[in-house]
Amino acid sequence: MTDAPLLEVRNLSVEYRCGGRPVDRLSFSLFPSEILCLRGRSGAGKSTVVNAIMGLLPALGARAWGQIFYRDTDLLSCSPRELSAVRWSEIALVPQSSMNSFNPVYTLRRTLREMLRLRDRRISDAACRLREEELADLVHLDRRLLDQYPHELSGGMKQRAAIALAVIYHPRLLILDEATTGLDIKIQADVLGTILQLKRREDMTILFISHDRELGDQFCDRRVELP
Ligand SMILES: Nc1ncnc2c1ncn2[C@@H]1O[C@H](COP(=O)(O)OP(=O)(O)OP(=O)(O)O)[C@@H](O)[C@H]1O
Repeated sequence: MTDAPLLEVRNLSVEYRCGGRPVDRLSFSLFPSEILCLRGRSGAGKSTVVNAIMGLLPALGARAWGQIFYRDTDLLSCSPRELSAVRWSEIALVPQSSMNSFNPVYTLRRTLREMLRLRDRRISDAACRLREEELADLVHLDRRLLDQYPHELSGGMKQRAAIALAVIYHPRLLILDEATTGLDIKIQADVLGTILQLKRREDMTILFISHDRELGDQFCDRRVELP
């Protein structure tokens, strides 16, 4: 591969306030258009690495050393303003538990619309509607489900909705943290198929976090193992 990495983690170590150091001098690179699996047993530090990339460690009371380059920006040393320019616009996350992505008293459409208005306060209702429906189509979610509440959606539908929310601003890098864990095999395969189509269509790079070796091998181009 001749391209420069899109994401490069160099000697990353993370320590929580209570003293645990789940990540110790981790290095890996992720190249444009690649699907890289970050694999490890439960508690190996996978979500900690995700939180470091997303700039969420300070809020969790954790400290990090090393560097995480997204293109030329070191995410560990950039300002909150620089970080917010990258987070969600360039790097987006489908979190481990998709339930956390949604306000339980909002319909899916309202959640998407608030995100659209956060980016552009003057966006028209018609333009919002168009983008909401486009997002539903992108993740193969029936458009009628846009007007449902999270508790009315099945696990697979919720995962699709969480993916729609993550790609709302056309990120270059999508992080999927155990995004299909807990779904039955058939639904898992459907959701992974949708992710692959979406990746091609939007030309995204994927960091796929999983504890499942077989799934990682099937779905990803390369694998990095956490000790
Ligand atoms: N907010 C926190 N405060 C203190 N320790 C934490 C915190 N979050 C995680 N840890 C600890 O860091 C270690 C790694 O946790 P992490 O969630 O990153 O692992 P993981 O590989 O994602 O696990 P899983 O697959 O079970 O989600 C664990 O020992 C965990 O207890």
